[in-house]
Amino acid sequence: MAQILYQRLGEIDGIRKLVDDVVEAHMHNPVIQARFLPYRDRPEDLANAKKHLTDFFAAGAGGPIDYTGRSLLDAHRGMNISAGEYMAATDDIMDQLERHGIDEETRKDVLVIAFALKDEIIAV
Ligand code: HEM
Repeated sequence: MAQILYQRLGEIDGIRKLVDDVVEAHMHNPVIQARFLPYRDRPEDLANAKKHLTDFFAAGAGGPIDYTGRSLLDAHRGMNISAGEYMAATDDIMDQLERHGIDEETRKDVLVIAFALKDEIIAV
């Protein structure tokens, strides 16, 4: 039987490693690094945001995980994120999926999900 997305992403350990590398990539991405670099000085907030990101992706991918973070709308409200910033963040996600050896069909599945969430993130 085909594996569900959660399994194809390497379950909770694989998703946690992906989130670590995606956040690191955001900190090096000139388009969005200003949003993320301040978290280097707030390790507790960074750990908390990473845990929420991991649980969000794990739950959204069908894993047996409860997401206890804010709604996407509440998390990004007032940040005034542009379409270009959203694209930059999505590029980082796609790059890291490839680097982690995630197959193309799975990468496309994640892209479709990310696209479906854009109205809860851009200019909210
Ligand atoms: C597909 C795109 C995205 C997804 C799925 C996503 C998802 C999330 C999630 C689940 C959280 C955690 C919420 C919480 O801790 O309660 C979060 C936090 C955050 N996101 Fe996003 N996000 C996306 C795009 C972006 C973009 C484009 C930016 C800025 C350029 C951004 C900036 C942030 C920041 C700064 C936080 C931390 C907020 C805080 O705890 O103070 N996100 N995001």
